[in-house]
Amino acid sequence: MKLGFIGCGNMAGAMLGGILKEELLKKDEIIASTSSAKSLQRVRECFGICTALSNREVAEKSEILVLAVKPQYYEEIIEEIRECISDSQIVVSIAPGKSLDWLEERFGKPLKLVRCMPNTPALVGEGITGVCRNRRVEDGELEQVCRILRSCGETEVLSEHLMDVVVSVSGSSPAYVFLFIEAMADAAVADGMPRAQAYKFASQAILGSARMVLETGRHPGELKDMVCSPGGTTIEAVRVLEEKGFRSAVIEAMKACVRKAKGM
Ligand SMILES: NC(=O)C1=CN([C@@H]2O[C@H](COP(=O)(O)OP(=O)(O)OC[C@H]3O[C@@H](n4cnc5c(N)ncnc54)[C@H](OP(=O)(O)O)[C@@H]3O)[C@@H](O)[C@H]2O)C=CC1
Ligand SMILES: O=C(O)[C@@H]1CCC=N1
Repeated sequence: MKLGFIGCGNMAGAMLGGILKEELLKKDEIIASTSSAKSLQRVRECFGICTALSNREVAEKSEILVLAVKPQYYEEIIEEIRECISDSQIVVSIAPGKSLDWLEERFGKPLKLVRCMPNTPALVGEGITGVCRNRRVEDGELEQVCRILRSCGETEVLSEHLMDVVVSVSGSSPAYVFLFIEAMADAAVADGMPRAQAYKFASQAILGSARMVLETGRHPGELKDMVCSPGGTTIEAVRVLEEKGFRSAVIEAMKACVRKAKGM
């Protein structure tokens, strides 16, 4: 097996969506385990990949092994699989707050470790993943992992001290954006627009605005100013957003997110 997942829920499923769509790996080169036969059946039906109820089997068979369980299960999963892992494999953590030192200590032996923070837009190939590695991972091996991650979207290799920030600005941030889409759609519905149409308008506005930032390279403030006609409608909305503390709410929320990640 080229790639294994221990745990196959929301995040592993999103990554699999990207990987299989890009046809980077064949279905029979990927294996996953979960906590029950029922959820494994769902994984087989959804993705057609190989499955095993035994985490040890997945750990033994995978060249690259992704630990895709909730952070609170990391300790017990590592304890369960540590004997079956060798230094010829690459173990990939996607959990917030679990440092490379913490992981090395739990495995208790020399191991190639990659720590990354993906996000669920991976499902549609529009994710972004922050990646760092321990000193045992060679450049070519990191590239192997990044090739897989790139099938889910963008990948940025960065220093480990920024990983908690990555949690806040990309791992968790789709949730804030979905909240924003819901809020905008609720307002449009309140003013008479059918709900499905409201989601379409709100989502496309966010997609288009994000592409403008990425593709023009212009400052977001400048792009905002281009929308705000003097004495117009947009500046009225911006005035109310500032009055209600929109910018500060986002900053405080993301600071809380980073604090939580640091404490995990
Ligand atoms: N969701 C997100 O947006 C993001 C999540 N992450 C990180 O990804 C990791 C997974 O999160 P997420 O996918 O959301 O979580 P989910 O709860 O959706 O999935 C967790 C998976 O782990 C399985 N599992 C639980 N216990 C065991 C066990 N003992 N052995 C094998 N499998 C087990 C579950 O099995 P079952 O299906 O049977 O319950 C499930 O398939 C977390 O560390 C999270 O912090 C990182 C970035 C973004
Ligand atoms: O909420 C969480 O803890 C995980 C990490 C980033 C996104 N979801």
